[in-house]
Amino acid sequence: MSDLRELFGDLFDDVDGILLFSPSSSYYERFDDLDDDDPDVILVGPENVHDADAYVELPVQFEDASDRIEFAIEGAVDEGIVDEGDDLLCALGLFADDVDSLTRVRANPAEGSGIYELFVNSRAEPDVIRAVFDVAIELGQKGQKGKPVGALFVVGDAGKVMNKSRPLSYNPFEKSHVHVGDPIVKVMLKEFSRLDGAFVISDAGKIVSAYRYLEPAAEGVDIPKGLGARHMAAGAITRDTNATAIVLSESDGLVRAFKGGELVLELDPENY
Ligand SMILES: Nc1ncnc2c1ncn2[C@@H]1O[C@H](COP(=O)(O)OP(=O)(O)OP(=O)(O)O)[C@@H](O)[C@H]1O
Ligand SMILES: [Mn+2]
Repeated sequence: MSDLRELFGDLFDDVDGILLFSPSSSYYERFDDLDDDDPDVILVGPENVHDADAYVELPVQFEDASDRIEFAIEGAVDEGIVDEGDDLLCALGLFADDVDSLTRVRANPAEGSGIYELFVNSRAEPDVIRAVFDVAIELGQKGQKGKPVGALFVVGDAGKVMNKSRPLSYNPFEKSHVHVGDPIVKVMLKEFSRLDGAFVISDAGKIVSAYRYLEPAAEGVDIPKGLGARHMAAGAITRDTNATAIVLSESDGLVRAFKGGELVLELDPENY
């Protein structure tokens, strides 16, 4: 019988780093004895439970393994833990809770989506960002009764966002306690997105208002040319406050996210 190490050994050749995704303690301890000239071990997970020196936070349990890996690599490059072009061995649990799979990936941040930046450095909770993102993508895929629809969601730092905006119409969420994670919310947000203005959502995911006209100071906001007032307002409000803005464009159908006055993510809902 062939030696499996020989058959699969090239997976390990010249690896620069090992990403361990949420390993159990016993699995993690196996790596204690690596030498200095062995590749670095980088822990990836919701918390640094093993006090690893090299650690990347995974704020959402991405179902899709490739999403999980891309997120971690983007984070590792962002944090300066791995370099562009490094060959990485990723060990993760695909079917079991503990590690059951290995995959070799080259760190290629040029293809990075900006998703790490969006989740980890946002004020709002990652699950809240994720829920809003899902609504924007679904709205982009289906539109409103088949017609393309635009929408603007401002997430986090809601008090300040409310101070820098004014109502265009009655607020259907006044005195309500609707959370972005609630099952009914997708239907409600889609319905209300037919009308003008922005949705304002708190750090914890409470929908504070619909129909807000944003009035941030726009100077110093550098958004790509060709985008109109909705995107300008989205960019500007994230420079004036600590909010994250997620925008679905009615004209080109793309979903974009802004933070700190800058475009951090752009994706096509059809590819999602
Ligand atoms: N300051 C603002 N606050 C809230 N909503 C706004 C603001 N400015 C524009 N909008 C909303 O954006 C809609 C589209 O405006 P506009 O076409 O200028 O934006 P855009 O960036 O080109 O977006 P789209 O790509 O969806 O067309 C407006 O009808 C309005 O509902
Ligand atoms: Mn437009």
